[in-house]
Amino acid sequence: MSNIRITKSFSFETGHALYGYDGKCRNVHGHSYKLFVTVIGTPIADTNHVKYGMVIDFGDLKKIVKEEIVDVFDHATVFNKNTPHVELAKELSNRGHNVLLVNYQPTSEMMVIDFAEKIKTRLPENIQLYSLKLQETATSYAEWYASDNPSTPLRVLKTN
Ligand SMILES: Nc1nc2c(c(=O)[nH]1)N=C([C@H](O)[C@H](O)COP(=O)(O)OP(=O)(O)OP(=O)(O)O)CN2
Ligand SMILES: [Zn+2]
Repeated sequence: MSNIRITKSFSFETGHALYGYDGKCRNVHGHSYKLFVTVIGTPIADTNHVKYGMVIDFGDLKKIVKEEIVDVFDHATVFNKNTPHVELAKELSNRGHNVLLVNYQPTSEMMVIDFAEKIKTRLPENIQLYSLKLQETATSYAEWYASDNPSTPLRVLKTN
């Protein structure tokens, strides 16, 4: 059976600020993020299986990404908790705002790394996360590829 990649896209609105950055994005601002999630596997061959012909039900993929990413990040403002922004975050949170503290600078690159780790832990064993594309603006995006990031380093086996 062939390996097939399938992709589902998501969108969410998130605020952030890049602490210490030397441009306008050091200010608190927001983006309409688009996330493209691509997984790879072989379509289920069992004709009696309810998911016959599917790598993974798009609905099941949606549930995972919604729970891990969209529902968490949508209409939240993300701050790096390792910077003085943590004070602003605490103040906003105390005033009832939806604030998310992360342990990284919330650039598209770092967010897509975080998302990959979160999604990977939820996928069934026979399905691999192939790639993620996180689009921050109409002209800017970051991509994560499993092939660029082998998680288990190959062991060199000694033959003698
Ligand atoms: N490598 C990265 N560079 C920048 C990031 C990032 O996540 N990774 N983020 C920002 C800002 O948060 C914001 O996204 C601005 O991005 P930019 O593409 O520069 O936005 P513009 O509106 O200026 O884009 P134009 O389409 O060129 O007008 C900054 N850099
Ligand atoms: Zn930004």
